[in-house]
Amino acid sequence: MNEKKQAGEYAAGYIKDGMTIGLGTGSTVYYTLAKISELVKQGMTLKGVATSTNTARIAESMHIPLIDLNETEIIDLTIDGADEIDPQFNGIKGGGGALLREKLVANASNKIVWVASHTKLVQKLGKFPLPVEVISFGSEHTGRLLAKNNLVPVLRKKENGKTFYTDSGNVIYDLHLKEIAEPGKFADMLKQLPGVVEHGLFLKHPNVVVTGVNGSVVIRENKEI
Ligand SMILES: O=C(CO)[C@H](O)[C@H](O)COP(=O)(O)O
Repeated sequence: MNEKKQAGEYAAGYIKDGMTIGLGTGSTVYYTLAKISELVKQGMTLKGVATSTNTARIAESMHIPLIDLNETEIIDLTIDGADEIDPQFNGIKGGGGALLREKLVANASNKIVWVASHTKLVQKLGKFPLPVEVISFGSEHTGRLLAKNNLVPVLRKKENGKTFYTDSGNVIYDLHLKEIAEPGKFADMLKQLPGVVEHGLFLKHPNVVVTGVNGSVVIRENKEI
C-alpha cells in the first residue's frame, strides 16, 4: 500500500470536533485532506488554515472550510509533510516551496504531526537539498552570497525552465550540502544573511511523526516538547 496514503490518512485520527487545523502542503498531506473532507461531510465542525495556495485550492474543492491565519490566535493541530526527518525530530521542509507559510502556521500550532513515507527518515539532515527562500529583490546577489559561503545554491526552476516563485513572491535557492552537521548553528547562520527570508530547517518541531512502512504505520512521539 502507498506509504504516503497510510501516514496521511492515519494522521486525520488526531483531529477532534471543533478544532482549527493547520493544513500542510504536499502529496502526503493530500490524503489527510481527503480524510478531513470526509470528517466534514460526517458533520464535524472544523476550520482549516492552509499553508499554500495549492493546499487552499485542494481544500476548497473538497469543501473544507478555510480561515486565514490572522483570523485565529491558535491552531489546535497542524498536519504537514516533510522531506527529511532525523532522530532528534529536526526536519527539512520546503520541497514543495511552501516553507515560509508552513513555518508560520507551525509556530502558531499547539500540536504538530508530520506525515511521511519511511524513506524520509535519515540519520543526518542535508542529503535533500535545503530550500532557502530569498526575497526576489537582488536575489542574484543573495545567490552569490550563498555561493561565497560554499553553500552550493541552485535557483529553483519550474518544469518549463522558468524561475519558481513562492506564494509570497520570493525565489528559492536549494542548497546542495550533502550533510548538515549542526542544524541549529546552520539555521542561525542562514537567518543572518541579508536577503534570506526563511529556510527549510524545522528544528525539534513535530510532537508526532507518522510514517507509513510496508502496510502499517509507525508512530514516533517527541517526548521533549
Ligand atoms: O514541505 C513541504 C512543502 O513545502 C512538503 O511537506 C514536503 O515537501 C513533503 O512533500 P510530500 O508529502 O509531497 O513528499
